[in-house]
Amino acid sequence: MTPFRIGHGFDVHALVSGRDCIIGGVNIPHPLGLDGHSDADVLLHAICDALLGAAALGDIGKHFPPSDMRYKGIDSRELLKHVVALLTDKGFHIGNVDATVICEAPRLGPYINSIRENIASDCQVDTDFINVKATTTEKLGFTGRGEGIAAEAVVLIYTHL
Ligand SMILES: Nc1ccn([C@@H]2O[C@H](COP(=O)(O)O)[C@@H](O)[C@H]2O)c(=O)n1
Ligand SMILES: C[C@@]1(CO)OP(=O)(O)OP(=O)(O)OC[C@H]1O
Repeated sequence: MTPFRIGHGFDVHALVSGRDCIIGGVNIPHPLGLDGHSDADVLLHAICDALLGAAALGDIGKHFPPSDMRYKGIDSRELLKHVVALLTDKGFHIGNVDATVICEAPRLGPYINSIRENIASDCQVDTDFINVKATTTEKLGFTGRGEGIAAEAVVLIYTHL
């Protein structure tokens, strides 16, 4: 049996007024913020889903139901740390994470390294194993119109033979 498993995650949150724009645990200055039951950290949610998928542990809504008031406004770094603990309990280690945030604005370049450091810390791996990219959709679609932000993540996890 192979010791390697991969997982994929995808998430979208709407951009609205009166909310913070928290991406990868960094509160990014922007006139609009991300709407959701939690802090709506679209990138960390995609990474949680990728990790849960790789470990065949379902998805984020199964573990942290949006109907549960314990998760109202929760810092998604707490969700990510919980997911990492679930994987650790099953004997999995995180190999690497590669993620893409899809939005016209805000520009993420200045924040990418802080985001990587947050994810690396929560995943208990070196920052070298965490990559975060940003792309626009050339003003096309809901991301292009600034109505929301999407994120995708791919992870590799492994067990020791
Ligand atoms: N929100 C974003 C989007 C993009 N970037 C950076 O710009 C580069 C070019 O983006 P394209 O969509 O035109 O391919 C991209 O590779 C990122 O480095 C960004 O910082 N923030
Ligand atoms: C993260 C959770 C926590 O209740 O709430 P939301 O902030 O609504 O985020 P979503 O990506 O829709 O995932 C569902 C939930 O698990």
